[in-house]
Amino acid sequence: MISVSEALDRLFSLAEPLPTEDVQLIEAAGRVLSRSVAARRDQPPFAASAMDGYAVSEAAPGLSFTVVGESAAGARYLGRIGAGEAVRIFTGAPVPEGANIVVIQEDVDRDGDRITITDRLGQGDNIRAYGNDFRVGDTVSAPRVLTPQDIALLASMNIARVPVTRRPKVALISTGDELVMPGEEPGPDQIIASNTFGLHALLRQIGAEPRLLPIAGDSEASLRTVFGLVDDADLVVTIGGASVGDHDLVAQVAEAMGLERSFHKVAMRPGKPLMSGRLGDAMMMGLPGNPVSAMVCGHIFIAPVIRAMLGLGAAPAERKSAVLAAPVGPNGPREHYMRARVTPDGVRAFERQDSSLLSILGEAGGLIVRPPRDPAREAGETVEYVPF
Ligand SMILES: Nc1nc2c(c(=O)[nH]1)N[C@H]1C(S)=C(S)[C@@H](COP(=O)(O)OP(=O)(O)OC[C@H]3O[C@@H](n4cnc5c(N)ncnc54)[C@H](O)[C@@H]3O)O[C@H]1N2
Ligand code: MOO
Repeated sequence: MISVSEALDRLFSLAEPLPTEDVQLIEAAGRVLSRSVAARRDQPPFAASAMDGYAVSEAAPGLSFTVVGESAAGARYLGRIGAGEAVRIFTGAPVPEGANIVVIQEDVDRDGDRITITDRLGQGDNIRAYGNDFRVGDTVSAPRVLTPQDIALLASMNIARVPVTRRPKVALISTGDELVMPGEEPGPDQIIASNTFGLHALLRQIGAEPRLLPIAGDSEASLRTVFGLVDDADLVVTIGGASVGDHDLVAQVAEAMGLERSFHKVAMRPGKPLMSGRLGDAMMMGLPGNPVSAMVCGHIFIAPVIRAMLGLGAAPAERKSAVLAAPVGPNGPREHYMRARVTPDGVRAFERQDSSLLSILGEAGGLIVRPPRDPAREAGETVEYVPF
């Protein structure tokens, strides 16, 4: 059995960064920018008023001006203003030549076409300098997951199509004669396939393109048929049949179909029977069937692999530090990912840690990471956890 960090290293060496594709800006949020992009214009493209008011060449309480025209956003005043002249101006409008300051309208008394600055003069010149947001060639750097804020900036830079990393295509295969789909009527010995649905949701959340394949039964023929549907997936994820039971055929069938196995079994809990390797053009990960084991492997292994494929670097799942809100017992030889509540008082491991309990996983805010052979820990001691 290898350690979790050794398993991650081997997974990263199997995960290949994916190519770039161009998408419309409107489709780019949440995608990974694959190349830095440069602004195609200066912003603002003219000195612009930051307020509604009057553009003048000088301002002091008591000074009076004649209003000679108007500058609106989208329709500038074409002339030049001289001493004693003012232009009515609105937020975002070009500041006329000859003007050095915009006096906000609250600081002005107006009478016909005459204005007088009152003694309530606001601070600053209220002018946004030409190009003070960005200039042609200023970049949005890659790689990054594009946020709504990035999208606004790219739009402002006049970038209509955006280079992003192609989404990893992930084929999800549940295995086991006992499984039926949600909504079906299970037989007396059957249960509902939950893991593929949980992993599908996780994969969507982290920017992959998951696809559910039909459930494979516990026979070589059925597994071969479903493996045959994998198509152009970058990653094939099987769930169940990874352990040592008589019906655990996944490794055997995958190897007969050409799997070059990198490892099988990791010193962790839950998730021990994890396997991985290369299957034709795809990477394969065989996850244990226990529902919590599959979801924990999703967070600890699949998510980092997807990030690596997206070009976001090879790094383990993010960890945080917190104090224990309640003591935990000594750990065994495997790295233990304990489902825990995350509270303002610290993290509190659930009493029941059996790897079949999705109800507990649903309540958990993260996984406390216990190193192999970690001794018992008291409340108040600091531990690391992987937040959900
Ligand atoms: N003698 C040993 N037995 C087991 C060992 C071991 O080392 N020696 N390892 C245990 C560990 S650890 C795990 S984890 C499980 C994993 O076994 P498999 O990957 O072979 O999973 P299955 O036997 O197919 O299923 C286990 C459990 O999970 C349910 N399941 C499977 N797929 C799904 C699904 N898509 N959705 C919901 N539930 C699923 C399945 O019905 C079983 O209840 O092996 C231990 N045994
Ligand atoms: O992955 Mo298993 O759940 O270690 O029990």
